[in-house]
Amino acid sequence: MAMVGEMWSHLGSTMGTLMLVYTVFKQFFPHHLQGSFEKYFNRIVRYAYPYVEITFDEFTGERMKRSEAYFRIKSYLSDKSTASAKRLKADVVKDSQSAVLSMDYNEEITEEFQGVKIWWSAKRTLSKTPRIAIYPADDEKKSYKLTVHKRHRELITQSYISHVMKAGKEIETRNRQRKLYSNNPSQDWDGYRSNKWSNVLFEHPATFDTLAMDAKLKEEIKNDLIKFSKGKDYYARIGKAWKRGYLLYGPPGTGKSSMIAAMANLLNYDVYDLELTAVKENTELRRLLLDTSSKSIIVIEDIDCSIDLTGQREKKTEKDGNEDEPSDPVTKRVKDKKKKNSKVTLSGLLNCIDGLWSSCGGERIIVFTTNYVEKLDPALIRRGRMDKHIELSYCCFDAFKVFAKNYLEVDSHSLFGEIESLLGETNMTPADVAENLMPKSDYDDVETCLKRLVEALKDTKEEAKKKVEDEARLMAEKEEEEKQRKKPEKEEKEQSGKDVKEVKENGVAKVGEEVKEIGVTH
Ligand SMILES: Nc1ncnc2c1ncn2[C@@H]1O[C@H](COP(=O)(O)OP(=O)(O)OP(=O)(O)O)[C@@H](O)[C@H]1O
Ligand SMILES: [Mg+2]
Repeated sequence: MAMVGEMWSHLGSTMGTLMLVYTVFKQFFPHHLQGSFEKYFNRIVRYAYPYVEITFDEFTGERMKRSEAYFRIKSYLSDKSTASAKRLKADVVKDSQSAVLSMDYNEEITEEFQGVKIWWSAKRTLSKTPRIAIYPADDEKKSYKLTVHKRHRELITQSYISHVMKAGKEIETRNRQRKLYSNNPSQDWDGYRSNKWSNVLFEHPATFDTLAMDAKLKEEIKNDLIKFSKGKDYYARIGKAWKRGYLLYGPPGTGKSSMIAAMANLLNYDVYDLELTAVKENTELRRLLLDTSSKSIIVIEDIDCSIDLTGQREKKTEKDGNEDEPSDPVTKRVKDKKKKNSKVTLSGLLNCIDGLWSSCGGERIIVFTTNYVEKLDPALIRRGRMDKHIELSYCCFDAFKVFAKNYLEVDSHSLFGEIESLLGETNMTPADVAENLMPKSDYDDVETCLKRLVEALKDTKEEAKKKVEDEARLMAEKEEEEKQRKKPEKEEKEQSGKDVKEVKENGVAKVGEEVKEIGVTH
């Protein structure tokens, strides 16, 4: 603070003198010359003012994008200001335990870098128009200002700023609170501000260790993700945007959402859960995607029912009678209404995805999930857009072993053999296997849980067998019905065929007879 005082007293005396000169002399100039006087006076001020000021705004590029530099400085200064500033803001609560502090607006702190004094101040310009709102106004601006004596300009621009950026990034990583974002409806957006997304702390406990699936496939996915996260230089070298697309498909309850959480936990990324039905049009989608940060996973769940993405294909199935259309009229109405509200098109989504990768920083993963991969338009899932297609299917023995280890803490048991062969013969989702293995009371031991699973597997097997038999019976009945329906028709046809033949044959005979008769008469 002593240094700040020193600077301000020095500045104060210089500027005070200059302002006095300005006020006194300006009145001696005729009105039409006052403009020129002001211009030259400003030049003198600039010459006399011995400091350089550099401002870092929160938003860049017509306020479309948040400035990374601003947030790095924020982290850097939060570390410094915790020790020296008198007024602090508590921004985020880390692990719900401790507050992350940063310097308050209009507060200044000072530091020394290689023997040079540097002053930092945080500034917020409030909206000029009075308003009552939850979100800050669009014309509110936040910035950090660095002030240093101009003889140190080179040191600052060449070394100090990169030092701040590097240290800020390290602090950011250390204090990073992973978040789960969901998009707000556009009527709640406020200009280009940050309220396009709401967020909560991301605390999903799923990891690749808890994910039950084929061990080889799991290892492959993990390696792929780690390679991607370390691939900055690689992607730059091959001239590709630093992004990767995953398509997760499979029946409900096979672990698609759990895998997304495991991905985020493995890479320490944020998750943006994009609800497409709440996005009205393509431009909105673009703005939403531009407002995501790097080190993030953008998720579009159930892409097949999010929006009319399938275009031609869906129209075709509708004509043919779409089997997946909900039969319940209420559900159908809600689904139709959501689709009608959204004008996001398949090509809009594709352009956004492709544009996103090139127009903003990298390190983004996009994940689509679906229960019906065959319903998706090939353009949406072609390689390059969705780089990896992962099928999550019914529980296999590998997956069961993960559950047994995690839920019951066993690696082997006499029932494992039976379970393995039953799993090979039945389709049970991992969600159902997990549910059966979970102890239901304090008295449930390993044996009880495994036996319950065996029983459930047998039941499922039996149900499946019965279903196949019922279907076969139904089919046979239908065929028989069809046969019966066609039988009279056939008989009728056969009969009428016979009659025609007879008529033809009789007709010829009669004519012959007639001829004969005529012949006889003659
Ligand atoms: N492969 C798995 N590994 C571990 N747990 C699983 C797995 N699959 C399902 N589960 C369990 O079942 C629950 C439902 O799984 P999840 O939500 O991941 O399925 P999903 O494939 O996303 O289903 P949906 O298609 O309905 O969205 C999870 O809470 C998890 O506990
Ligand atoms: Mg899911």
